[in-house]
Amino acid sequence: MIVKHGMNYLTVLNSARNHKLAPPLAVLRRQQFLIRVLGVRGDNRMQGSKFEADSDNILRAITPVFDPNRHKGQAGKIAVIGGCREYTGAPYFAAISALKIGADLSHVFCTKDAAPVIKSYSPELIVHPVLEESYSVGDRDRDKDHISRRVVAEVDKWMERFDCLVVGPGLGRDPFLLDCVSEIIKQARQSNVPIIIDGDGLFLVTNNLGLVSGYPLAILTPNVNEYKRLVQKVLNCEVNDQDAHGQLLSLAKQIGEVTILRKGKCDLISDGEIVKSVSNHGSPRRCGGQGDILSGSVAVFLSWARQLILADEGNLIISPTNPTMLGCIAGSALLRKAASLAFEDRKRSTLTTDIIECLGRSLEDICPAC
Ligand SMILES: NC(=O)C1=CN([C@@H]2O[C@H](COP(=O)(O)OP(=O)(O)OC[C@H]3O[C@@H](n4cnc5c(N)ncnc54)[C@H](OP(=O)(O)O)[C@@H]3O)[C@@H](O)[C@H]2O)[C@@H](O)CC1
Ligand SMILES: Nc1ncnc2c1ncn2[C@@H]1O[C@H](COP(=O)(O)OP(=O)(O)OP(=O)(O)O)[C@@H](O)[C@H]1O
Ligand SMILES: [Mg+2]
Repeated sequence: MIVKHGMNYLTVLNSARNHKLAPPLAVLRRQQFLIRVLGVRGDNRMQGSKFEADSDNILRAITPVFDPNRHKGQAGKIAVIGGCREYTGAPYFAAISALKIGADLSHVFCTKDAAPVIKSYSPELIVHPVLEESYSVGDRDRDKDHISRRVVAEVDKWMERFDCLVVGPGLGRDPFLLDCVSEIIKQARQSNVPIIIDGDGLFLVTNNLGLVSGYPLAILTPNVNEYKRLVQKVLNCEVNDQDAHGQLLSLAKQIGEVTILRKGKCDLISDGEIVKSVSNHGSPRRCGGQGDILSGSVAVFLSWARQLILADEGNLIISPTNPTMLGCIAGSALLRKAASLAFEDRKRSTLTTDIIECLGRSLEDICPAC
């Protein structure tokens, strides 16, 4: 029996039954595999479309060359705001990915409980145990005010040094903690520091859009669920995949000046002016943490793109020209390439840490260090 593209597993099985040719299990498995492979490639309608970003050239254009005159910090200082009792992996994935791509320094601001755990994953990260959750604060409003001011001040004293903040991976949803993070976002805006909002940061921002509205250095990176919540809140309707581009454009416009990276089978990116897609082959594994790699990666590429645009004073021949768009395109393309390499190697056992190990090789393939 010939397996054709468009046939699903049941069609194959039924067809085999009808022909009284029940194939051995191994053959069926092989056919199921072929259908899946064909399905993934066949569905990739964005690839080669006019919306598809020229991601390899963008990666080449914004990745800085090594220069012996540069000092520590010039290739990027990133801070992740996240990590609580439940989640220690997510902030680690984001922060270590930033370093593996080429940032010089990566900080994590997390709760006291999460800090020793995150530190133990890696000596490379600078971990600040400054965030507080309700259970550790008590009920007295005076204490809360005092602690909140202290938390915000602890982060703020570093703020000017950061090239980008990633707010949300593994942050949790504790109300007191989220109030403090709202203040941290306001301080970052005042200092003109770019902010990537991911994970629980999106829960916070969806309920208080004023935090990012009108800030062109804000990037939101929603997954399927987070996007649905944003669309419902902002556009007052359901997600419309028939007009995915139009809806994303409206969403970014309606929130006001932000850039949105909608994650999925194909990543869609819009700053409210244009829409671009990144659909290079990724991995079929959907293990948790890939979005965290993405947020850390986007932080680095956004910092590099911004540096380049500021240094080049408008002479740069690259499209699009918005650094937040460039950061999203580069981050998405690199993560997908690394995921694909990791999957080639590890197949079903591919984990987020395997993908992180492929980030360097993936960038090297496109843009060699020397
Ligand atoms: N190792 C760690 O420390 C990691 C920590 N992480 C941190 O966890 C926090 C919460 O983030 P999140 O992504 O679990 O929250 P959200 O999107 O609300 O999902 C909640 C539930 O919605 C569902 N669901 C999810 N995706 C779906 C889909 N595509 N299509 C349909 N349904 C979907 C699914 O529900 P289920 O299918 O189990 O019923 C899921 O359980 C955040 O801080 C993040 O950074 C992660 O980064 C991973 C690694
Ligand atoms: N169906 C898919 N096929 C191929 N790649 C995908 C698919 N869904 C997501 N991705 C890729 O995985 C990356 C992470 O997206 P995902 O939806 O898993 O984020 P997330 O849920 O926030 O992850 P995390 O577990 O870190 O919170 C995206 O950038 C996207 O490129
Ligand atoms: Mg996520």
